[in-house]
Amino acid sequence: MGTEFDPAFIQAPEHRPKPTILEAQGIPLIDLSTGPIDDLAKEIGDACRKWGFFQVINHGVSPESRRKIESAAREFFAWPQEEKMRVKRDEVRVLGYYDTEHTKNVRDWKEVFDFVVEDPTIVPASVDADDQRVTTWHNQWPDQNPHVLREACEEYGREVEKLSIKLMELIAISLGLQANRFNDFFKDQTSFIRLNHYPPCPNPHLALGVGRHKDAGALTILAQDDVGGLEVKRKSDGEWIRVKPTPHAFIINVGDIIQVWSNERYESVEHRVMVNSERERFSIPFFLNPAHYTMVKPLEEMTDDQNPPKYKAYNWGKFFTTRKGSNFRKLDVENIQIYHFKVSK
Ligand SMILES: O=C(O)CCC(=O)C(=O)O
Ligand SMILES: [Fe+2]
Repeated sequence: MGTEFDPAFIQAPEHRPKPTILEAQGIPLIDLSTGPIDDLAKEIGDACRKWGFFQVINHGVSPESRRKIESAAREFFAWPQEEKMRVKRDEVRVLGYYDTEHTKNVRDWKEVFDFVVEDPTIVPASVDADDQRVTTWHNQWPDQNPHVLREACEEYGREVEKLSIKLMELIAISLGLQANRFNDFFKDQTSFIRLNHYPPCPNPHLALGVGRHKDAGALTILAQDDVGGLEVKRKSDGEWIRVKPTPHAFIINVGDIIQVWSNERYESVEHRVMVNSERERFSIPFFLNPAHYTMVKPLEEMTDDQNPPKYKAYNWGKFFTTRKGSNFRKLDVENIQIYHFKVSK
């Protein structure tokens, strides 16, 4: 990311990290191995309403596959820059390595490697609403020592995907829906996994690893290491609260799509990542996303005369590709957001 501190990383004063860190008391830790299922669903529903975030343990993802992907990620980011640049993303091949992501047009202090769970993944060919053509995204794997990274990523992807479906079933039950209510949306999913590396930062009080944002997809399953840095905006008072790393746990958060599907019974919550000057940090989010042709709108079961739909339908593929194209570089305009589809009162 260069030796000089690029002004592109500097957050506006009101968005800079605070020197005192509030550590989370009360972000629920949920044991997925306990039953009965309705009790578990209730716990998850309460967490979604209150925080939009929770952690899970005994989640069924093997510690071995997590250890493998974490070690492969560490190894990959330690490579010389020119090696990483061989799998660099660009405007056409949008998967792979890059270090230029911007969140709300401020550059993030991180480097990432993105891959899709379904390879290839079908997406719209352009962001133009009238253009019906589709294209495919293919993963880019390094040809140096290819098997280690690729196998670790593919195995982990399969396991986390299973967990994501289990969680969507519990969320469906918690909303009073059939357990399988969401399953069809993910048949041609556009989910992807990101390996994040946050190097030590010389100016941790000016920059962020990821600026404040909400996740655009349905659900996020995050593996964070023991360094810490993820902060969640507490719904009750708007304070930034640090999510304490719990060994082997995953952090789960509701994305914008669940907010829309549930007609705002559950809300997608803002979060961000602080960096520090001493220790590098690694994290691995899995973003569960529906098929590109999904028209995202409040579910009929979630609306009635008292609760009319709060959003107009939008096409997920167009939304997603618009985001993916624009986060890649700095723009002068605001990114696409779900509130653009909000029904006005
Ligand atoms: O690294 C983290 O803890 C979170 C990253 C994140 O929020 C994201 O990539 O959307
Ligand atoms: Fe996020």
